[in-house]
Amino acid sequence: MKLFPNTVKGVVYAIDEIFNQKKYADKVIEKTLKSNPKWGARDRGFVAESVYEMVRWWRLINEVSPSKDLYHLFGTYWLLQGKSLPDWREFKGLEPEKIKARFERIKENRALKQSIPDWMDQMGSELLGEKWDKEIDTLNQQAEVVLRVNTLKITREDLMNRLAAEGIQTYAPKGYKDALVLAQRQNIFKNPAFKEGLFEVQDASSQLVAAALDVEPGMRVIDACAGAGGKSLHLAALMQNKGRILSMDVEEWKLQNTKLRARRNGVSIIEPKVIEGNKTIKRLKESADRVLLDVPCSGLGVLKRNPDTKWKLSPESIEKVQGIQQEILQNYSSMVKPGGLLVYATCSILPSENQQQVEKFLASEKGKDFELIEDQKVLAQESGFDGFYIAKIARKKEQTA
Ligand SMILES: C[S@@+](CC[C@H](N)C(=O)[O-])C[C@H]1O[C@@H](n2cnc3c(N)ncnc32)[C@H](O)[C@@H]1O
Repeated sequence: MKLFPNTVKGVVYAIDEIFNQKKYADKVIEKTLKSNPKWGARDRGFVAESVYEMVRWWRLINEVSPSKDLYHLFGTYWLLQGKSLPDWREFKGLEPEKIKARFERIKENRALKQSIPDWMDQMGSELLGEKWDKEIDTLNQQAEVVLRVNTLKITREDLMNRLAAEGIQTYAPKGYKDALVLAQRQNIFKNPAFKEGLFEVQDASSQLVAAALDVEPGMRVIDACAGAGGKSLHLAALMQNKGRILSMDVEEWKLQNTKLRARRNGVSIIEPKVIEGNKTIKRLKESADRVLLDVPCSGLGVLKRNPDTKWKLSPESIEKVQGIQQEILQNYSSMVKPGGLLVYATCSILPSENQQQVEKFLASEKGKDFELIEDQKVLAQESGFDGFYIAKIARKKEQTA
């Protein structure tokens, strides 16, 4: 593949903003692409992919590069893939053989080879044991693009055929009844079918969450950490747009997004509601047949699509989010009706955010009216998609006094 000065410059500038000016990778990429409207689809693909992959492999690249010069770091990333560099002034001093030799020297050190902080490697190894090695290897691979078919508007088969007619090949993964995977990565948001609300982009593991709620049309459902509404929209489709979904979050701006997406999806049963404090929760005591707690988490299960999480997390931030998770379980579970169902979900693979949180809740005073039905510990290495945790917890019909 040939390198072009203007797009390589785009990558280097973006990397500077992400690491030296501490900006978010997705925002920087969006801005870079917007300010270069003349770039074609291939250029855009090259810039977005190179930036994401450099972020993913940042520690490894820095370890084997001869200097911290951003062009040297890009060149090192390029050479590590076995590609050759053009004879540009910016790449002077980069010797493929030396870079290869440096890589050979560090590759027995898992944290360096997998390009993660030492603490993360230790934590993963302690909590996941022998599964960690393969898990982190899988989480370092690029995510596939997965669609969730909006069954309120189209069947999976019809969407597959419509996309195929436009030259977009997809396959239907087994065990995920609303999912279609793109055979080739591309920016699918520009497709008219997206604008018509025929699908959303949502990882296959994430699609297991709404399915776990066993909803039926007409139910009252609360999605208590709804964010931009990905799971709420799926729930609405599973309920055939009949009943009521209260989509709640502490961040109002995220709920605004839910509203827009609901309109595009042809969903009318979602009611966004900002959580202003414990009062909001107390008023909804025992009001819902189903409550979803898709809680904030470390995001360690979605490193494939958010590689910069590696550099933003710390043991302290994970401990803090674990405190919030238990607080949400303790307080928000009161919204489930006796005989109803609570689903606790994270996009993390750490037992300390998952089954250990559920165990702690069930052993507590507030948890004594609940019992675990089943849980799914979805590892990326086993599913091929994101890492997730989903627990189905029933509220007993008979409440203890
Ligand atoms: C994993 S994200 C939710 C993703 C969303 N369910 C979706 O499918 O797109 C977790 C959400 O919890 C929200 N959150 C954080 N603290 C919260 C709290 N105390 N109560 C409710 N929501 C909270 C965050 O704003 C974030 O949107």
